[in-house]
Order: sequence, then C-alpha cells, then structure tokens
Amino acid sequence: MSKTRVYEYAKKQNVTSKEVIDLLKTMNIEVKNHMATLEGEAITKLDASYNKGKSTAPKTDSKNKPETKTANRTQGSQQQASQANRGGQGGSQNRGPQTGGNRGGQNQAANKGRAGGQRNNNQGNRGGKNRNQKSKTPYQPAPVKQKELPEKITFVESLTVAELAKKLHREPSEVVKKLFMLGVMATVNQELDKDAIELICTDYGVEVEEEILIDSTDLETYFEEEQDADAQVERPSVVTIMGHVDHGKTTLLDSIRKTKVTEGEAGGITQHIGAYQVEVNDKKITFLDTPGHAAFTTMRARGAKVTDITILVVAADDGVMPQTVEAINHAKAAEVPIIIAVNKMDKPSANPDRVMQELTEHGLVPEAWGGDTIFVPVSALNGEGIDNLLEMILLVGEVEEYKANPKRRALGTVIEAELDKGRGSVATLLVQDGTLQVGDPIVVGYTFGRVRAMVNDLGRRVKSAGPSTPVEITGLNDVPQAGDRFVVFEDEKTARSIGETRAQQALQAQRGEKTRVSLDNLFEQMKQGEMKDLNVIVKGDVQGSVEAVAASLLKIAVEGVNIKIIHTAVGAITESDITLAAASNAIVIGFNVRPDANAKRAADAEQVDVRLHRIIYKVIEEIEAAMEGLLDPEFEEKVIGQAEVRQTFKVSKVGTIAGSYVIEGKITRDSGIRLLRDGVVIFEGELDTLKRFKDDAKEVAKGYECGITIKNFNDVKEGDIFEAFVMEEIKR
Ligand SMILES: Nc1nc2c(ncn2[C@@H]2O[C@H](COP(=O)(O)OP(=O)(O)OP(=O)(O)O)[C@@H](O)[C@H]2O)c(=O)[nH]1
Repeated sequence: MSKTRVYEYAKKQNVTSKEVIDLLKTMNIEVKNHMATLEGEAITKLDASYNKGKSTAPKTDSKNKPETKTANRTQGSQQQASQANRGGQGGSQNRGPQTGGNRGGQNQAANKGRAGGQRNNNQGNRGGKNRNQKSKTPYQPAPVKQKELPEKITFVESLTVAELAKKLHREPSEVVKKLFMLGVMATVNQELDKDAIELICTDYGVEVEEEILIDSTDLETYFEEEQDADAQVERPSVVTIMGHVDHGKTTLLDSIRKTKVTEGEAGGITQHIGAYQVEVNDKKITFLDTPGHAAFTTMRARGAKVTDITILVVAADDGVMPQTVEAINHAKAAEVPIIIAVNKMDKPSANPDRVMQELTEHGLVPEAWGGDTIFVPVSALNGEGIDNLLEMILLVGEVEEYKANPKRRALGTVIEAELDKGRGSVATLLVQDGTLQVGDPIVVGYTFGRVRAMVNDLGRRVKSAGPSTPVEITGLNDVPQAGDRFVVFEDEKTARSIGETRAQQALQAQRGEKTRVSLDNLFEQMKQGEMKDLNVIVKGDVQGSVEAVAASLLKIAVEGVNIKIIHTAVGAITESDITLAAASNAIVIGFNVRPDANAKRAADAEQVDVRLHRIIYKVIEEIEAAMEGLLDPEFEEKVIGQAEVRQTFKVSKVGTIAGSYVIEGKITRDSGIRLLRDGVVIFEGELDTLKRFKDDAKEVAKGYECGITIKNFNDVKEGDIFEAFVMEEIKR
C-alpha cells in the first residue's frame, strides 16, 4: 500500500497534523512529527476513523465529506482497487468496446501464452487467473502459423507499437487491435509508455522488464552497484590517524611503518606516497599517512568514504585537548569506529587514567569501565604497545567484516596527486574494490587516461593492485584532486567519453554550485523531505556561552526538525570547522567569535552558512524563524471544474476508466477529485490518471473529452459528476 507523510494525510482530511498525530496516539501508533511517514496499516486505521467520524456528522452541502453509506463503500473498494492498480495502468481512452468482447480477446491471448509453455511470470499469472475467472467466452484456437512468442522482452523508456510488435514476433496490426480492445487508440508509429507495454505483454503472457538507464558519467553509481555476495572476500582495513598537535601522530605512523613494513620486504625503500601497508599475523592493514583530520574531512567533504577505522592519538601526559575533541566529532560524523592510542606512556608524567576519564566525557568509555571503546597504551617513541594496537585494528576489522571483490574492475579514491616535471600527472590511488591493472582505461575525477605505470608504497613497480592497496600511478591526462573517485572501464573509448563528459559537467557545475543547507533555504529543503536533521556547529568565546547556546538550540521544538549539534568548541571559527560543516551539511553558529581569514575564504568557497551573534535569544530567534516555514501551512479549497461521466469501462489491470466530458472549468492532473451522484458525494480522493486519448494530460479544459481513473476507487457510473478541486495555501 502507498506511503504518505502525516502532513500530507492531514491535508487530505482537511485537519491539522496535530490532530492526526493525536489520533494516532490513541491508536498506539507513535509518530515523531508531521514529517513522519505513515505505512499502509496506519493509513487504513486513520481512514476508518475519519470515515466513521464523517458518518456521524450531520449531512452538509456537497463540499463536505461523504455520508455513511459511501464511506463504507470507499473502504470496501479500496482493496479491490489497489489490486487492480497494482501492475500500473494502461492508456485509458474511453473508446473501448463492450467489456465482454474485451475479455474474450484477453482470454484468447492468455490461453495462447500458456500453451506456449510455462513462461508466465507473476504478472502473467495474476492476469491469467483473473481472466479465467471472469471470462465466459469459450476458448478460440490461435492462428496456426504464427511465430512463437518470446519468453521475455525488455525495453528502455518506451517503444513504438511497431517496435513492440517486432519484439513480440507479431504483426503491428495485431498489437494495434489488441490495444484497441484494451481501450487504447494507437497508430503503428505511436510511442507506448511503460504501462501500455506492460498491459500488452501481460495480455500475451510475456514477461516484460524495463531497463533503467543509469547515468554512466556519475562515478558514484559504480560504487553503489550491488555486488555478488559470493564474490566478496576479506580486505585489509583502511586506517587514519588523528589527534591533537604534538601528541605523536607522525611518530606513531613512522614507528608502525619501520617495525612492520620492512619485515619480509628486506631492502624495500619506503617511499612516501600518502599511504602504506603493513602485515600483521599474515593480514594486511592500510594506513593513510596524511595525519590529521583535515585530510580526512576534506575527503569526506568531497563525498569519498575512505577510512574504515580511526586511531585517535592522545598523549598520556597532556590529555584531551581541543583538536582531540574535534577529531572525535569528525570521526563520529563519518560514523567510523575509533580506537584510542594513549601515547607517550614512556613518560614519567604519563597519566592514562586521566585520558580515559576525559574521553568518557565525550562518550568514549573504555571496556574496563563498561563501555565499548578500545584503549591501547603505547609509546610511539620506543615501540611499546604497537603490536597490541595493530592487533586491535585487526580485531575491529574482523568484527566489521570489510569486504571487496578482487575480480571486478577497480574503483576507489585519490589520496594525493601532483604534477611531476618528468612523469606528468602522478596520483596515489587507494583501490577500494576490484583490482587495478597496468594498462587499465580509467576515469579519475574529471580526468581520464590509461594506467601507464604503477608503483607501490615500497617504491616497487607492480602490475596489479587489489582491494585496500595504495598505489601511485602515471598516465592520466590531467591532475585530479585528493578525494576524487576513480573507476576503471572496459575500454579506452568509454573512459575517454565519460572523462570528457565529466570535465564538461564540472565546468557547468562551477557555474551553478549545488545548494548547501543555509537558514535561508532550510524550509525548502525540509519541505522537499531532503532533511530531517539540522546539523549545527557552535563556536563561542567561552565554554559557558557555548554550552548555553547549545542547550537553548536543543530546546527549540519545531515539528519535523531535529537540531543535531555535531561539534562545539571555544575559539574562533576555523577552516577545519568549515570543512566539517561542508562534509556534514551543517551550519556554523559563532557566538562572540568570528571566522578567521582562512575560514572565511573556505566558507565562501564551500558555501557554508555562518551566523554570527552576540545575544543568545537572537540565535534562537533566527533559527526558529527559519524553521517557521515548516509549520503546517493552512489550506483553502477551490473548485476548478466539473466533468460528466459519459461512458465507463473496466480494464482488468487498470480498474474502471471513466470516459468523461469536461462541462465546467478544467480538470488538472494534480487536482483533488470528488465524485457526485445525484448531488451526493460518493467519493473524495485523488486522480490517478488523466488522459487525452492515450496520452497523459496535465489538464483538460471545458468542452473536451478525457479518460479519468481515480486512486483506490472504481465504482464510477455513467452520469456521475467529477468535481475537481485544488487546495490553495493561505499565507499567514
Ligand atoms: N616520550 C615520547 N615522546 C613522543 C612519543 N611520541 C611522540 N613523541 C614526541 O612528541 C613530539 C611530537 O610528535 P609528532 O609525532 O610530531 O606529533 P604529531 O601529532 O604528528 O604533531 P603534528 O604533526 O604537529 O600535529 C615529538 O617531539 C616526538 O618525538 C612517545 O611515545 N614518547
């Protein structure tokens, strides 16, 4: 059954969202707010309740709701209608012949289909059953000499009658005839939409599938492709190290590399390519060795999820510092597991308990204290505890089960890239899935090429690189950017054409940047259902004011909006705050602080909304005002036209099509519809299809004929009147 949001439902019933929410409460159905989605069952219950309500209400003019009798009928027919509607609908021109003849044709086809073997899919079966039950026309043998029907046909977007006929191994004239029987007037060269194609195929008992064309230039789609679970094998975890200045990130990365990389790789010269791999207990771990969350979040801001696990380095002699907190919030925002490395344990002043205590305040509770965060005491300087840390990484990797398919064409993300005088464009790529081979045609960000040479983190030339492996490649036309995606294609021609198209798109995109959330467009984005949370970063002059602003923000209660504070800190607004905001689609609130020059530039470039205030209630007022638009708008009904039903006919999959004549005003596709019989409202609901001949129509004006079907309602009779209305918003 269909889904609808609370406010949409409320609008339909002409009541407030709150009323609906309260009613749901009495039914023990909890919904958060007016944006919540209602499932079939809830809708059914609500419908029942509202229709009951109406039955007891005194009968009023035609503007009002149906009376008891009709309310019941509405209910009863809903199932029936949704059944009929399930497979979509065909064209609905009201020139179809008598229903009897119609069914006879279908029956014949259905039998034919079955005679041709067990090729009926679900749809075919369903259709076939229906026809068998209803049909009283005797079976007529099919013409003998016809070619056999195919088992299945596919199409993209639409087909002309001639194309469809060819696919079905039938004469176009036969298909035209059949369409006519089904109430669709079409010529041989006419395009048939999906519904009409399905209608015909179901009738023939031929399976049909629409091939959806994906946008091949959107690299993201290749990352989202569904993968064969059987082909998935374990892959190394990809780890990023973060932490406060001087807490030992670089030392830790060096120490891990020194102790592990050269083992079994004697003579290998480690080379800085932005990432490296180590081997522990016969398993590999990949480290991104651009420490710090700047790189981490920059990548995420560009849409790339690269890191599987974050190591948060906290110096035991210094404890949790501002950038520690920032790193935590970055990792949390990216939903990446965190392992704590309590560093500098060799120092006499080391106080690991204090680190644990302080991190607990940020939701990172050690296992020893009943939490689930792994803490590993280490000394990056003398190597103590490093093995333990690496084992913990393997453990988390095992639990999270990171997998990839080494057999597919490679895809992944750019870690670093630069222009080398001798070698041209040089890029370090992290292969995230598949295996990258020398010679592969590749698209990287907005550039493309062929992998000319590959060098691994030990400076060795390699021919292939599997999942989670970092490699440096040459052979690209241009220099990509860190965080860009790469995808390997089957041939160079495809890679070139996709690369070139993407370069063009990038140019165009620069002109019309995509919209980030700002208080100005907040309402619009929420209305379109694009946002449920408003992410906020709060920076302030002193801890007290930051806390006060955050607390007041959380108290804002506006239906449908959830304020989520993803980061708070004392100090000026920095570039790092802006990158986090951009990556998390957040707004930044500065209380008695300003952005520094870099942050200002970044905010402009990334179009992050930064709001500066000096008085708390102004902050709250501003946010509330932005959300105000989210309150339920009030609506007023306006009747826009009337149509008279001149003829009705039933089509098994579609339901009842009402061939109608517009006698007043106009009927529009998106108008509400009310069915009047002898001046009494029989049904009120939504239009399902509005057609002129076989084409969907946006609106049909006075003096024209049209075919109308109503959602979930089939009991239409000749002489009934459709009243079309729209709800107009009343400005507050
Ligand atoms: N005693 C001791 N000193 C350490 C340890 N780890 C790092 N250090 C020292 O701490 C200082 C900072 O270490 P780095 O590795 O540069 O710290 P970082 O976090 O990379 O610093 P930034 O790159 O500036 O953010 C250096 O002087 C290191 O020698 C440790 O385990 N024990």
